[in-house]
Amino acid sequence: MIARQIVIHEDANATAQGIAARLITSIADAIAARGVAHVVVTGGSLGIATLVAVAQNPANIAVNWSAVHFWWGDERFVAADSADRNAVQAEPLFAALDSLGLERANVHMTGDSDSYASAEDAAAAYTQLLAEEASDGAANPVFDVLMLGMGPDSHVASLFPNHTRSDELGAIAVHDSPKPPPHRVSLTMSTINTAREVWLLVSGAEKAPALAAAQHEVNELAVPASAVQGTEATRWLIDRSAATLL
Ligand SMILES: O=C(O)[C@H](O)[C@@H](O)[C@H](O)[C@H](O)COP(=O)(O)O
Repeated sequence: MIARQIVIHEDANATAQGIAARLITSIADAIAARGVAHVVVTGGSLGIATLVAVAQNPANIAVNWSAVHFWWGDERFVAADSADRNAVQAEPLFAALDSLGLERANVHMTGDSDSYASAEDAAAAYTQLLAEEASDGAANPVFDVLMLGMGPDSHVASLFPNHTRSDELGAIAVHDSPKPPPHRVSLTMSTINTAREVWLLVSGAEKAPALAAAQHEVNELAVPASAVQGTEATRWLIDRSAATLL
């Protein structure tokens, strides 16, 4: 039985704080159960606000951060120091967790355009990294929590409606992204759906139609967010303005 949950918070800030509290607890639970936690983080305004809220939450001392692996669900294929990179935007979170024992070797980045000739090369390298950290010959570690933002067009990670997709496990290159920048690296839907828990982070009235469509029926190509499902739970963590059409 897969738990499907919708939690509605008052506004974007309350949503970020609620997700942060939930994430800290989930990471502690994963480490207690398995000695390690694999967490997929996301960019976007709510994704980054959530990471900042984790960094500022006093309860973050309850986590053994040296046992936590961070991954990115998608990344923009741009220069390493570009402000467009999710990893650059998330740096304040990682810096805050350094003093709590975070191992930087466990923060797994997708390649940038300084290091790789193409998004295809960066995606292949990320796919290999996922396999190297997996056990029992799997294609990727079992992610305890995989967080995704959702665009007003219902895209998740860099999987846009009626755009590049793959049934393979791992990461793919995405070009001509409808949202700039155009070149990206993204986990595939098949990989996203290997996670124990997938959390969708959604705020804002402009997301209301896509949010409602995603609850209506599964249509991966037209409404990518509708196809997302964790093996144990799928949680929609949203704010009131995004929930108006539910
Ligand atoms: O790669 C991107 O262009 C963004 O990161 C994007 O995928 C974002 O996650 C969603 O659009 C939700 O973003 P907001 O939380 O800012 O609405």
